Amino acid sequence: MFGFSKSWNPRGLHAYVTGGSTGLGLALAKILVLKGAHVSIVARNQEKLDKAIEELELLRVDAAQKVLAYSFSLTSAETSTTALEAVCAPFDGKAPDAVFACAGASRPAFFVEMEAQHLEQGMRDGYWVQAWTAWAAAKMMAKQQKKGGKIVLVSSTLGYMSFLGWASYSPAKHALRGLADTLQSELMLYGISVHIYFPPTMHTPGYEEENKTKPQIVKEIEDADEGLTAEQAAKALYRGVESGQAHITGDLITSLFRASTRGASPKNNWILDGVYDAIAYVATPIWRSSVDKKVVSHRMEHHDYLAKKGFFT
Ligand SMILES: NC(=O)C1=CN([C@@H]2O[C@H](COP(=O)(O)OP(=O)(O)OC[C@H]3O[C@@H](n4cnc5c(N)ncnc54)[C@H](OP(=O)(O)O)[C@@H]3O)[C@@H](O)[C@H]2O)C=CC1
Ligand SMILES: CCCCCCCCCCCCCCCC(=O)[C@@H](N)CO
Repeated sequence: MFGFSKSWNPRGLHAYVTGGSTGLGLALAKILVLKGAHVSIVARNQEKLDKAIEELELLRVDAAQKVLAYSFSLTSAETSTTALEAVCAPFDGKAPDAVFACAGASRPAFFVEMEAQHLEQGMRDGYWVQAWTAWAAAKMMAKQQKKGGKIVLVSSTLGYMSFLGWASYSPAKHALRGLADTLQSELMLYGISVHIYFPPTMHTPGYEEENKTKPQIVKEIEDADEGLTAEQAAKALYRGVESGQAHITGDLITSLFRASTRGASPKNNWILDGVYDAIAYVATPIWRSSVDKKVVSHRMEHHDYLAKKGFFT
């Protein structure tokens, strides 16, 4: 916790990874299996879970390691609690040592074209899908008086900043930061450490999916962000947890936004975070005005697009 304590080692521990069947969650589950942890993954689609287990089984380092998958949708308090209990059953009902809430989905679009249900789904698939797991896990760990538990949430660069197209998603990812900062403080009462990861673009199945509804202008703005593979992103997440960082970033752009929006969130490095903050002080206004110009010059094209789609009639 103070930076000089021994780094976290998951060997022999039980790690629960939500969204562990594809993308970031699967890449993280692979790292954890390779490190000798017992790993449980939860997602909805059984076929994808089966395929993930096949891949994870190949990486086991110990015959006694448990590598298990369960199908649940984690968008309600009830299902998230039931999922957690199912995951703990092979461990005599004992709470996991670490919970990684990676599950999530996004559906970028223009705000005025979104239906009410899209905005509600945004909070469900961005915020609640992780918040309920954190809630169920915190309760279980506190009740069992478990020491040294970890809860890790997954936000996004869009949990620190935002731009057009992300109205149903960015608020949910900002909300996760509020939850993580609250729990980072409150769960100290129970010796539980809380971490939150802010990945940039990751080239995952989820990214392929969101690009189906993503407006072209949003894609163009995101071109400035090269993105990470799921493996690179998972490694950064793992390293951040290993070294006890409250806010974890694994790329320069997000580190700049982290340092410049930190508020009272714990710093990672007193010197480097100050340097990032100073760079961001100059760089963010430049980026901001270039994006504003791009959006304003898109007005006519956007008007024609809406007209063609019958928006005004
Ligand atoms: N890819 C990107 O560019 C970025 C992604 N993120 C965030 O990172 C996390 C991982 O993203 P990524 O790896 O790209 O996503 P993927 O779509 O590749 O994987 C998402 C995982 O979550 C599961 N999942 C989704 N919804 C639910 C649900 N309701 N209940 C249970 N499981 C669910 C999926 O399985 P199934 O569908 O079968 O349930 C899958 O295992 C997400 O929280 C995402 O918002 C953050 C920044 C950038
Ligand atoms: C400081 C000045 C530098 C400015 C450069 C900024 C470049 C834009 C960064 C866009 C990042 C968007 C990530 C979206 C990730 C995400 O959450 C979605 N893919 C949903 O899954």
